Amino acid sequence: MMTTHEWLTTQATPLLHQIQQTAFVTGIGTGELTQAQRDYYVAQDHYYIERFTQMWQAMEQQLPPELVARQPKTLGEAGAHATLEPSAAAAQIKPGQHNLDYLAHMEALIAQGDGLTSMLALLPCTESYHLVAKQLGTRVARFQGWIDYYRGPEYQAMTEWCWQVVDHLTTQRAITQSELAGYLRAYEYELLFWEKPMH
Ligand SMILES: Cc1ncc(CO)c(N)n1
Repeated sequence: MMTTHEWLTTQATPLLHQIQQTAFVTGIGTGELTQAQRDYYVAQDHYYIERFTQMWQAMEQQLPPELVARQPKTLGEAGAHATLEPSAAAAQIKPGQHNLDYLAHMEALIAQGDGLTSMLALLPCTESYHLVAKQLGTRVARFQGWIDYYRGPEYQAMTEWCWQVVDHLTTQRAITQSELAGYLRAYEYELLFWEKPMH
């Protein structure tokens, strides 16, 4: 039988495939990304991660402490950004509307105060990066450090912890239609996040 998180992933598969085919993601694999594209992405993601970290902490408050206690540690994503070799120009780039909209989407769901709702809002972030990096695999590309961070054991353990939380909480109650919609909407924002640096 399929676990809940496996079922969720099947719902997101078309969007995940689109993400994997974006020019930015394939460019990480081939090493072909311009300085301007990498600067734009890193600037957006730097801003994103700062606000995401706050949301993550809010979500932890909503989860059973025994689940939170099992959460593995990760190194943080600054190292992954550094391997994309941003220039000083990145510091001048303002957060884009797609980025602000994505963050507002997650913040609105977290404000509802339910741990499962919140985890489903944040899951596309964690899970999609791991699945993207796993698919890129070992290319010994210029940006291999980025790939290795998100496919590596620590980030994988974090992703698996998220899946365990979803599978555990859904033994208590089913995922609602609006939670599924919130999860898929976050995936759409993930896709947009990859498309924007190429425009
Ligand atoms: C937009 C975005 N989604 C997911 C991750 C993974 O943490 C990230 N760094 N940025």
